[in-house]
Amino acid sequence: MVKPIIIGNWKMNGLTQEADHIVSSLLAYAEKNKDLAPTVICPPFTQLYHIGKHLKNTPFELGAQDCHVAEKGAYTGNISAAMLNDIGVKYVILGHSERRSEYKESNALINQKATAAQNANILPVVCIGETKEERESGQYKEVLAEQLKGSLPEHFVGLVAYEPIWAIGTGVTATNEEIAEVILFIREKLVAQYGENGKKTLILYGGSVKPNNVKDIFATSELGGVLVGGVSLIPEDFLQLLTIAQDFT
Ligand SMILES: O=C(CO)COP(=O)(O)O
Repeated sequence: MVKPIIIGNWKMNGLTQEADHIVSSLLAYAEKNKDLAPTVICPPFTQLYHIGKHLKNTPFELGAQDCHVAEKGAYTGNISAAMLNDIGVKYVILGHSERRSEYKESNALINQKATAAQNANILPVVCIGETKEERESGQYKEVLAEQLKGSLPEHFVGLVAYEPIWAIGTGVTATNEEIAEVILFIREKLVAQYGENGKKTLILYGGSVKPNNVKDIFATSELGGVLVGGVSLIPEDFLQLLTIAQDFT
């Protein structure tokens, strides 16, 4: 069995001192432990170049938290996928619910960003997820289907992350049954849309993933890994996730 992938989303956290502390903990761990589960660190833009240099020739990959749809040009304050590729970024989180809600990012925009990322040889990690109200009213599958259909390009080469909004940063994790149901639902949709390729796409879960619940989450059928927020900033806890992932061989 393939080891699950662990993607750490630092969100808007990580001044240099904190970033260095986390990275040195990861590197010390990698010195002692071989054959790690695939692990991606997604710091804020300001730390990407710096951390990228430290992660070069280590088992850890570099990820970003957003990119612009254009390759370059008059887009003040933005960062393109080509720029990310230029400094060694391999993954980019797109359509995170925090961006969908704060910047009203639409499925169509996320779709364009995913295409831009793919064109720059970066794997998009496209996030989808329902609100508490949508979950409680039973509409969640329609919402997720619409997000999938709208946010994924016609030729998709990337990962999908299911992050129920009500589970993000709340300490409330979706139950194993809830996760399993949605992961299978996403798999069905991906296979219907992309055929053989849809069978291979990694599907992740995110939302209050912690050392004490990750083992059960990893055991979910068809799950390819986890997208982790808060815990990715706590080296001892984050490294526990890696240790647990290593057992899934
Ligand atoms: O949003 C998340 C990762 O992208 C999840 O955040 P938490 O792990 O802090 O709930």
